[in-house]
Amino acid sequence: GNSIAHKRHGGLEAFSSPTVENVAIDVNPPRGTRDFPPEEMRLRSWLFQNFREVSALFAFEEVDFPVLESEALFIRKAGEEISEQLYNFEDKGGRRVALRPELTPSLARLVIQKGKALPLPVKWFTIGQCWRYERTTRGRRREHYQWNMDIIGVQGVAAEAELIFSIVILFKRLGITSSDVGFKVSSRKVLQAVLQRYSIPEKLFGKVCIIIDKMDKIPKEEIEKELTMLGIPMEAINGLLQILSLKSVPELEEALGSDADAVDDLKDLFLLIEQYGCSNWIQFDASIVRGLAYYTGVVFEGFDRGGKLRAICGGGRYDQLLSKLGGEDLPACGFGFGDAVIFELLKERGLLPELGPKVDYIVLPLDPQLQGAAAMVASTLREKGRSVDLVLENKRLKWVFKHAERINASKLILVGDSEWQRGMVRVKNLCSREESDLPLHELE
Ligand SMILES: Nc1ccc(Br)nc1
Repeated sequence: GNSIAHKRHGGLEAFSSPTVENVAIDVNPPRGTRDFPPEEMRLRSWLFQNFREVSALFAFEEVDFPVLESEALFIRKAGEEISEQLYNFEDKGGRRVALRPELTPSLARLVIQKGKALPLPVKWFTIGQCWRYERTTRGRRREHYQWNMDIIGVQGVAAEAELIFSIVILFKRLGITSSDVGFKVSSRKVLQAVLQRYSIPEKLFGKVCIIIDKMDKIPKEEIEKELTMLGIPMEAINGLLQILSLKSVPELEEALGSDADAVDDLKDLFLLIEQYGCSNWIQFDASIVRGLAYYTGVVFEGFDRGGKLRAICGGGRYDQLLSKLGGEDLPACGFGFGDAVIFELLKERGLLPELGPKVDYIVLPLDPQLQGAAAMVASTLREKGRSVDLVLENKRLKWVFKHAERINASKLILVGDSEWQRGMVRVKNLCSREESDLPLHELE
């Protein structure tokens, strides 16, 4: 309510009446969003630093785009959840805009904008906040951060192999092994082959994929009903469902014939993955379709072998997206890796790092007259790249030692009058407790 006063400095201010000037704001973030106070922010920065370092290992360049995009970038009539839950609105200029629900269309837009000047292959990565507006009934999050890596301009599955391998490296850096997680890999060319066999019109491809992707979320009868409503005959539906249950590439070859595109891609990909030494991370699973309409080829997702969590990451080939957005017809593939499931997995595996604050020095003027001198000591150290917490108010030593513990400082520098007169300061090592008087230039 309006009249809650926020407790501070020990005393509770008088409860204010809820008149306009002193209404208390709601201190919680908007529904479905999160704050990142220091402890959570350290964990997030640790994860993002790993994303960045893996991207650098694979020679990807960082890019970024506005969180706000034209709504048109995401309007796709394939019945995707991502489009149905678009966080869109009309701005004060009457423009239809949206908070981006994903990063790939923005990346594609920037590639198109750069046009033929852009040397290929483009290998870009980004880490960005993505949004959805979901009815609060489910009380789920409305924002998350995603790491995306994309390769534009490479036709062959060597690109998908690189992407999958980059995620394997990320997992290894976090302490996650192939007994914790795996990748399910398939190709949408499997679905394409089946639809062609039953002469289903190409334009239904995206819609069929989105319905099939809901396979493990809604009953089979509902899947059949939605496919029937698209005009897919029962014979084709049975053909689809049968092929999705295959669990090996040889079985797929049996079903589609050895000259099928899907079979070639998957054979090439599994051979490369074997040569990377990653076969124990990857398995073929024809039921993997992913929930984005624009995928056209290989699709993959990272899953936890305990079977308790939602997909950790996912991606695939989207060769038609750039041309659909008005750009030239360029092959493309990429993945998204969210910041939610990975932390559930790390917590469950006891792999969350203990990240506390860390400061090199606390500098304390022993007398308010020495505040300037203390600031000079702090600057000298900061110019040497040392982190310094300069005490800004007249604090007793008892507080300073408590504070040093809280911020995990290594050393305490006392700026006292008699020492300062001799150009010295007192340095106290807070671990070994040893003390010594040093001239400024000897501080390191
Ligand atoms: N696309 C999307 C955006 C935001 C969240 Br939370 N989940 C999915």
